[in-house]
Amino acid sequence: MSKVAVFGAGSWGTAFSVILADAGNDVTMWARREEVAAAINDTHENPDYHPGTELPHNISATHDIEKAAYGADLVVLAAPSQTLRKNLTDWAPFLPKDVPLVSLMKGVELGTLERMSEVIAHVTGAGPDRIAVVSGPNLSKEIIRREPAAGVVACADEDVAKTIQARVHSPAFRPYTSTDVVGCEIGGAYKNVVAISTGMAAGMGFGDNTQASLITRGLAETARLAVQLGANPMTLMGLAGLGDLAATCSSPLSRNRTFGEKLGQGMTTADILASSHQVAEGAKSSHSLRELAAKVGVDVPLAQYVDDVVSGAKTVGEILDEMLERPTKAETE
Ligand SMILES: NC(=O)c1ccc[n+]([C@@H]2O[C@H](COP(=O)([O-])OP(=O)(O)OC[C@H]3O[C@@H](n4cnc5c(N)ncnc54)[C@H](O)[C@@H]3O)[C@@H](O)[C@H]2O)c1
Ligand SMILES: O=P(O)(O)OC[C@H](O)CO
Repeated sequence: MSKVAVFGAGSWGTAFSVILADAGNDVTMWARREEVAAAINDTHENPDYHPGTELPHNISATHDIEKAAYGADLVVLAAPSQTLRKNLTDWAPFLPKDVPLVSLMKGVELGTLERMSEVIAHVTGAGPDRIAVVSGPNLSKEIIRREPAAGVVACADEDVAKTIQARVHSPAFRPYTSTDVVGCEIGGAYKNVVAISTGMAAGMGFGDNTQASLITRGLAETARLAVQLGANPMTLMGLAGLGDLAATCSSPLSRNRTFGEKLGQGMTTADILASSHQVAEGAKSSHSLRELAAKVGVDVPLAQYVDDVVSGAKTVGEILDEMLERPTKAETE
């Protein structure tokens, strides 16, 4: 049986390991904390992220990087976007030299403004034919309950995407292939920012019209930036675009939407971060996407407004007034 190494034993690393195990792979997860690895091995449960869910017995875990990577013919990366570079610098010396590296992250790095596949390329030296992205409407709590879902496996090399597709095709998870890595990554990172804005609206007490307007204009903004960066616009109408946007913006399970709700209710970013150890990637990606868009000359008002509230530069009341007072224009502009 083939072995997959999954680096990151958080919400998504664990749920994605279940997909891999159900698809017939032996999975070794690398956990940052030794006690999490021990719990997974001893109790077949990840008590921190998915308490009460029994993991398949072809999943094991270790805190030892070398042991996690040893013998793997597929490597999956599931760390927070803003720590990936540091994590990968530690992991890279132990990774098999010729196997595909699959990114599960949805974010853009602060400072460098690199997408996760770019960070992976720079840290590991892997070429585009070895770097893939899995994205789509995949809330980990639903995935781990084996509720039916679909996703996209994107790689510049279509044959590699097809190979990975076969490895992640489980009874409950239906993967599609794509060669549009840029579109999938921008769609995945941007939907977190839009989910924060939708959550803000809900937190302020606004209903479905407001939220649908934000989702739709958010998708327009996402597509503008993605296309400028070279994406196929149809990718943004697919699972890694509209699909993920719809799931994340409407689900109470989304950490990004929940983060936005708390901002909308008047909490500060510092207070919200102190109350949870899990990532709401959009809080940081609103800034990196805003800067990336400025760099390539694309107008992204929603990302700017979210960033302004997250950073404390403006209140939700102030950005609401500003959004409504913006000059009107054609929908397709
Ligand atoms: N949770 C989901 O439903 C979901 C679905 C699809 C994609 N994603 C994406 O997957 C990526 C990982 O998300 P997640 O939900 O697993 O996050 P998480 O916070 O639940 O887990 C992050 C994991 O990374 C580890 N880690 C390693 N170094 C770290 C560091 N320096 N600081 C903090 N954690 C560190 C943590 O220990 C943990 O195992 C994110 O980019 C997220 O957007 C998440
Ligand atoms: O909980 P969130 O907001 O990080 O969203 C999780 C996934 O990205 C949804 O596909």
